Amino acid sequence: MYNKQELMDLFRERALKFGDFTLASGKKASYYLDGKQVTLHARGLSLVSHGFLDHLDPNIDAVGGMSIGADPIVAGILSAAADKQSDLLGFLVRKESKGHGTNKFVEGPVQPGMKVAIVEDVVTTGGSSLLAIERVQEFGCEVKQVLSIIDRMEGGANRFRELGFDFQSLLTIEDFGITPPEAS
Ligand SMILES: O=P(O)(O)OC[C@H]1O[C@H](OP(=O)(O)OP(=O)(O)O)[C@H](O)[C@@H]1O
Ligand SMILES: O=C(O)c1cc(=O)[nH]c(=O)[nH]1
Repeated sequence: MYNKQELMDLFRERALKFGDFTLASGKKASYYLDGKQVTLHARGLSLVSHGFLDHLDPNIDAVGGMSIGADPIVAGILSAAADKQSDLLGFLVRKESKGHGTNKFVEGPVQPGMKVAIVEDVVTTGGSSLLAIERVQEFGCEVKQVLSIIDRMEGGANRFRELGFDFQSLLTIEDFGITPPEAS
């Protein structure tokens, strides 16, 4: 079951690093959350998966997100959903096309017309999830929700909400006593 304090403790112990970092958006930061230290940890993935399932709209047919951050999360949610007799589906969105085989950006049993939720480990500007959303919409799915483990509170949440997506995060950077910069 989901336990916010336990998830926070795991992030603080394993994933939160201080230093000079360049982020996916090109922004500079004095801290970094290495989400995979938690999503590739048995208890961490279980907490995240149950937390996301608690927030998942019951009308959602499939969950997916941008590789590779979303990959373990999608698998964890499906495994937790199976324990509840759910027939939820998953998908992965490639950052780059493979250039061979089916050449698809969206992998998995999801079908055009399905209602989907995008999952993320960390949202900063939201750019990575927005690219995943664009690719899933081009494929023909209806994106209803965006769920993230942590919101760094640097603009992503506002972008999702302005575009009409229901955005929720399990944690924000304020849970770690860090004050976000002015969201751009
Ligand atoms: O909200 P944004 O400004 O887009 O930043 C957050 C993104 O950055 C990280 O991915 P990264 O690009 O490091 O790739 P990875 O998951 O493949 O490691 C993270 O997993 C998010 O996808
Ligand atoms: O913005 C990012 O690229 C980013 C920030 C962060 O704290 N963790 C992460 O995986 N990506």
